[in-house]
Amino acid sequence: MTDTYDSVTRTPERIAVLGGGSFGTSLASIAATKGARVRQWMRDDALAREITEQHHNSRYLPGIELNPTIKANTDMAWVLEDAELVLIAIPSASFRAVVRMARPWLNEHQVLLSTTKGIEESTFSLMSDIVREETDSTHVGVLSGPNLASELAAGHLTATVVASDDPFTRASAQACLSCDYFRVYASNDRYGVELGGALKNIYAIGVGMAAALGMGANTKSMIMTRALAEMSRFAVSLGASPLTFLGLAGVGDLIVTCSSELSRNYRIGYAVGEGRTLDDAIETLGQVAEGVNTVRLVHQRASQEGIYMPLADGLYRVLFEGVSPQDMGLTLMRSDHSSDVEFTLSRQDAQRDHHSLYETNQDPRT
Ligand SMILES: NC(=O)c1ccc[n+]([C@@H]2O[C@H](COP(=O)([O-])OP(=O)(O)OC[C@H]3O[C@@H](n4cnc5c(N)ncnc54)[C@H](O)[C@@H]3O)[C@@H](O)[C@H]2O)c1
Ligand SMILES: O=P(O)(O)OC[C@H](O)CO
Repeated sequence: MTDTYDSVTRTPERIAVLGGGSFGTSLASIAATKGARVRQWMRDDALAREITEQHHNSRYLPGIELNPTIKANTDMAWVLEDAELVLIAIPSASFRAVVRMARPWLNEHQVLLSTTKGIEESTFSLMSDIVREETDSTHVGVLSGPNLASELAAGHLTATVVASDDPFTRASAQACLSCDYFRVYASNDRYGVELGGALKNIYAIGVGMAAALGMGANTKSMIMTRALAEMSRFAVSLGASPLTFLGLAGVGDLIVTCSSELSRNYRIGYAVGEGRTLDDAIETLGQVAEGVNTVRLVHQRASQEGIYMPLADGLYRVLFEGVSPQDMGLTLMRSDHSSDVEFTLSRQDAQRDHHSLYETNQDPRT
């Protein structure tokens, strides 16, 4: 990838964020701290006033002090007025509806970035596909990586990936959001980056279940490692690059989501592992856990395409067919071993793969 950070001549100055939840608010605060005019759209007027006047989002980011210049509002036209870059942080179930609502005030020059890690139920579309279908923008991208919203809002050091086939989109997003605690890498594998963000949620549910059953670090490591093989197998068969899964939006996001009790998907899995019903776990969480829907959609798609996904299939059976997590764990461990080969690379293959990995993942700024 030759187009780099330097191809943007200036940082976008007017940013709109659609969504009043934890991630949209975290990103709004970063962009505002970098000096941009930031307007944030949400449905809840009381929350909008709290963000604008008290600089808190007590429902979704309790205890976090937000940048005081963010202006939140329920008026979509006002939020999108003159916006150069629009961050869309709306759960996948409502994503298309909100993009349609925004459409009258969007134009082909704006950069439109999805930050949502899910798949549309009725179409199996990824969010950037929806943006492309519903708008005229030629600058469409996605942002995904190990980015727990509350840690990001607290300024803990992390990184993310902005992926687009359009160099202007990548560079604009890097310029808009890169700061001392948030490093933004560029990729042209939009599909892989977006699928990585959606797929890792499935396995965080599985690791949460294992934790609730008292399993330790060996078990979690096994699930995460096989999950990586499984999710990249699925994504590659749909056209993504396998190398993306060795980066921040693949293994990076998988690790954080499977390791942290801050993850909503992990918490859903933990609750089910403790013996609670899925409905009860979702209601108690009170926030979106995209993995629940994603596991259903991926199970269905993998069956149609004949893609081997034992972990996702097992999780589907636990969440939707009443199989207990304990029984599923045993079933997976007792399944046929004859095809359990990890890697059989020649030395030449390994050298070629290592070379192509580091060429592809090269940070364009170094
Ligand atoms: N929270 C994180 O740590 C995090 C990190 C990276 C990516 N994401 C992704 O970001 C997306 C949004 O997640 P979040 O964490 O901000 O969710 P959240 O549960 O914190 O908030 C969701 C927000 O979306 C709003 N919303 C839902 N339906 C809506 C509709 N029809 N119209 C308008 N607003 C609507 C809710 O009112 C709420 O403000 C998810 O796909 C998630 O996977 C989340
Ligand atoms: O809280 P989760 O499980 O939706 O995960 C949050 C982020 O995707 C972590 O990068």
